[in-house]
Amino acid sequence: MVYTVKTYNNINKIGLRELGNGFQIDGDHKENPDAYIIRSENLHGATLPENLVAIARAGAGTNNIPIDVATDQGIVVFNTPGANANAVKEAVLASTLLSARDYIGATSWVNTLTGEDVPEQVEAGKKQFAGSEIAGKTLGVIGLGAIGARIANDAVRLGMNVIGYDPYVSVETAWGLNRAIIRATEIHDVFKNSDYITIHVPLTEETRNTFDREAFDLMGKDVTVINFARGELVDNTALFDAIETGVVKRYITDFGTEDLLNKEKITVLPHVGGSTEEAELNCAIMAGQTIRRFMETGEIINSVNFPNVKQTLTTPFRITLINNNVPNIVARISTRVSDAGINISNIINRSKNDHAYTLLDLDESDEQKVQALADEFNKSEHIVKVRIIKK
Ligand SMILES: NC(=O)C1=CN([C@@H]2O[C@H](COP(=O)(O)OP(=O)(O)OC[C@H]3O[C@@H](n4cnc5c(N)ncnc54)[C@H](O)[C@@H]3O)[C@@H](O)[C@H]2O)C=CC1
Ligand SMILES: O=C(O)CCC(=O)C(=O)O
Repeated sequence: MVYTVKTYNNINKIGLRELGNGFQIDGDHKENPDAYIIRSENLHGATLPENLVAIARAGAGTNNIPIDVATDQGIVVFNTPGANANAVKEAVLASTLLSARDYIGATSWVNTLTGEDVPEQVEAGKKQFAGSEIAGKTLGVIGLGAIGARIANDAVRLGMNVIGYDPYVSVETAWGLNRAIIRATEIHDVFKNSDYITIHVPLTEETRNTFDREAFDLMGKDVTVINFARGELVDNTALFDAIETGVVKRYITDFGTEDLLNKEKITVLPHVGGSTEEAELNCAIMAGQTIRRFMETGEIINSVNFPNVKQTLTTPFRITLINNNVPNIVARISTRVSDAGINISNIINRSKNDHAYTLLDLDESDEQKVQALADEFNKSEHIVKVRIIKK
């Protein structure tokens, strides 16, 4: 069995080798593949093809994928948690230092100088670029996931006071946080007490416009706001007023929109936080491994719309179902299998919200019988997607 994958946005080729020989990448089937591996391509409004069963986001943010549409079509969406976190951490630490010291302005100024007395001009003019140090200043970190936790820990090592806010922080991450990090129970505490604020949350309806007029009103003066998460987390109109009134000293973002460009106190980068060789390789490796595992075994790891399901395949065939999460569905599925005269060796059913994923390991080596059962499932109410996996 050869599976087909369509890639978008320059996925690292070495990482894609993780798919192995059982996959055809961007070949003849690319209009109707089994899986996508993508980065920032916007899939909202796009038709998701009939055969598509999986989308792997080689990266963290999945707001470019219509998760609800994919879920309703029985498509499992994955991401690669933490695979590009170190790259973003380094970009944010660099941004913090860039705001503390006007290195960009300073090098631009030096390049305007001419004449044999450049060294003298440098010494005379350098006072305009005296900055401040980050040690002893307070960094607020909103979102203590893979990126935020790394930044918070490193900022402590650089001598900063750190306040972290994340009402949903995972137990694993919480264990790894430096004990010097103050945990804010209200986001307001971050706005009120920070010299630098960096945000690392997914874009959701809850997080959209986290930096709104109310947030800026709570801040002191000369605060640096760093946004390598998503542009829509900041209300730009409120930001411009906060810059005007001296509340925000500098806004550094990875997400450009026309209104942000060519403004003295705004630094815009072209969405390069995760663009390092290492991060692109890590993301492609993890995406490749995830897709391979899902296609070849049906196991789900790191999905954003379905629960994790791990079970070694020991029987000749496995049927995987994506079904609506309705009462009695497991009993109805089991009855259909026994009506087909097939024994279930193992069944797993895990739900998330309105949908569930079911693994049926079948004690049956007759492929035609298994195919007939899958055809029955395909016709059944509440069954959205059916796959047969052969050991
Ligand atoms: N600029 C770039 O190239 C990149 C940008 N990103 C963006 O950064 C975001 C975060 O990435 P990771 O840290 O890897 O994700 P993650 O999933 O490891 O961490 C996100 C954290 O945000 C927390 N969170 C969720 N809602 C929150 C809320 N309302 N208030 C406070 N915390 C909340 C979660 O509990 C979690 O700990 C991604 O969703 C993506 O949008 C990620 C990688 C690269
Ligand atoms: O793929 C990229 O370069 C963007 C990374 C990103 O924004 C993410 O991982 O959420």
